[in-house]
Order: sequence, then C-alpha cells, then structure tokens
Amino acid sequence: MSATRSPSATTPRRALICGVGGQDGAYLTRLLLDKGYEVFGTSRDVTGMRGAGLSAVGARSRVQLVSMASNDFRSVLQTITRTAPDEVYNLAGQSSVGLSFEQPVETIESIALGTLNLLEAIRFVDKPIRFYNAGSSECFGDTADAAASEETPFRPRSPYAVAKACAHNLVANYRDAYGMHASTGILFNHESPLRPDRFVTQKIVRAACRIAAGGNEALTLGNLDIHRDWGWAPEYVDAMWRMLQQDRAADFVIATGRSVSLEHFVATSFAHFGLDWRQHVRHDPSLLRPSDIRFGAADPSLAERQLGWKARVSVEQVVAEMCRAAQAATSSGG
Ligand SMILES: C[C@H]1O[C@H](OP(=O)(O)OP(=O)(O)OC[C@H]2O[C@@H](n3cnc4c(=O)[nH]c(N)nc43)[C@H](O)[C@@H]2O)[C@@H](O)[C@@H](O)C1=O
Repeated sequence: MSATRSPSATTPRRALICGVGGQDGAYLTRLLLDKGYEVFGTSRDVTGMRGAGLSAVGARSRVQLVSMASNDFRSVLQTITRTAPDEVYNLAGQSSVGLSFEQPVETIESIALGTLNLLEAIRFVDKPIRFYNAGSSECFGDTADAAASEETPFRPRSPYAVAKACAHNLVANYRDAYGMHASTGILFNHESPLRPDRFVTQKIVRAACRIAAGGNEALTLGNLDIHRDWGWAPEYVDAMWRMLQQDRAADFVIATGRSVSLEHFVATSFAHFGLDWRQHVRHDPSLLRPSDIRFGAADPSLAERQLGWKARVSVEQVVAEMCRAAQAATSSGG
C-alpha cells in the first residue's frame, strides 16, 4: 500500500484547519505551509483572535483566517463551500478536561456537535475531502491493566472524554456508512511552549521558572499521583498529516509509548532550574477533579508500522524545551 499521495505540480493542495488558534493549530499550519499547502484556519471570531501561537511559529501572515462556529451548521457549510479544501483538520472544541466538569454542555456541543456538523457538511458538498478528527486518549479512561491500542474499549471519565468518544464514533460511522476518508488520531498528551497555563505541564514549568528568578510563591497542584504519556506536540501534527495521506482511512493511537508520573515531571522541571521541588510545591484539594485518570499508557505500534511515525522526543527533552522557552520569555520581559 502506498502511504503518501503526491502533490500536484501546479495547484497547491488546500487545507482547512478548524480551531487554528491553539497549540496544535499553530504547529500544523507551519507543517502544511512548509509542504506547500494553501492553509485556511478557523476560529470562532477571527477579528478578536490574538494568534500568538501562529505568530510564534512564523505563520500568522500566511494563513487565511475565517470565522466559523463549528456548532452552527450554516457557518460550517459556508466555510467548507468557500474554502473548497482537499483536507480538513478538526482541532476545534473545548480542550480542557478540568473545565469540562464546569462546562459540560459547551464541551459536548463544541466537540460532538462540531464534529457532526463538519462530517455532514463534507457529505453535503460531495467532494473527495479527507477528514482528520482530533481524538483523545482520555476516551480510554484508566489503562492500568494494559497499554491502550486502537482495539482498547473506551471508558471515559469526564464530560470531555464522553464528547471525544462520541466524536470518535461518529467519524467511524461516517467512514463505514458513506465511505468517507475520515480518521481519528487518538492522541495522548502532547506539550510544547505554546501550551496555555491551564494544562499542568506549562503551569509547572512557568512556576518553576518564576521561582528560580526569585519569585516568592508556592506552586499548588492537585493529584500528583497520576501517570501520563507526555510527548512533543510538533511531532504529533506530522502524524495527523500522515493519516490523511493513507490510501485507506483508519484510526491511530499517537504517543511515545512511555508513561511517567506527574511527580517525575515536576521534579525534572524544578531540577532544570537547580531547585528541589519538595520545597516549593503544595497540595491544593480544590484542584482535584471529580473523577480523574490515574494511569494513562499507550501502545503506538500501529502508527509506526503503518504511518512510519514514531515519537523521537522524550518527556525529559519536552521539559527542557519548555523550561528554556519559559526562561527566554522571562528574560525578554514576556
Ligand atoms: C490527552 C488529553 O491531554 C490533556 O488533558 P489532561 O491529561 O487532563 O491534561 P492536564 O494537563 O490538564 O492534566 C494532566 C493531569 O494532571 C493533573 N493535575 C494535577 N494538578 C493539576 C493542576 O493544577 N492543573 C491541571 N490542569 N492538572 C493537574 C490532572 O488532574 C490530570 O490528571 C489535554 O490536552 C486534553 O485535551 C487531552 O485530550
């Protein structure tokens, strides 16, 4: 089976990235521009969009921004019709697991209904558009018994995970029922300097950086006794692209294959700045989730066999890169 489609020599391929304003949107835009794509990116209201991630990867002026509300079918259909993409990447929707307990309706609507609207709009325009859906390892729930593969059943433990499981099943159904080239990437945690503070990795790294610079503060965290497979986001967007170059659409687990504890992440981050984390971290029970995943572990071997994709960056390198970026921002007053 040939893994890669060859680009046309004359017309650049068009990609539509829904939810371009986040970490993955920025890195994916950069990747696709480098591959010669014409890139359109959506956000709910592009007039108010800061686009700091796009600027950080040097792609702000080269992506064509479009306002689109993915939970509004009219808006989605209009965007697909006007941009006429060859490939659609669905990265839109509420992305915080913690916040999904506070905003369950917005979470379900933006993820599940948003994905359904995109699938329906693509079906409606009846063009051979390839569709990537950002799935999540959160769908597996706890994987204490065995590393999760594409065959592992879902046991979601948050409104976010329930929404992602619904979107995943919709994509599989549209692939089976209508022969659509639609795939879900079941991505485990992937981090970078573009992560907002809402996610634990950036919260830790920036706090350690401030403390190292003389800040008089303690870092408050919820459950330290969790394990995750943390990878490097710029590598993960390449896996997304590879999925859409396959002759046959399928779903893939994307991860490093190694899980470590949050305590290891904290200790490595503080050690980067020459600090002992135990002196600076406090437990805050208000940061505990109503239900959480204790152990998340992945088996990404299918992606290596079929997509030729393998994570190269270790969690320790992720920490080092994030710490360097935080330090550079501090020195430049950012
Ligand atoms: C694959 C998946 O990956 C991400 O979801 P996440 O794993 O929930 O990411 P997080 O960084 O918010 O939490 C990681 C763990 O860390 C624990 N934790 C402790 N103390 C704090 C704390 O203070 N803040 C946060 N945020 N978490 C804390 C928290 O309870 C959880 O067990 C998203 O990209 C999501 O979109 C996605 O799909």
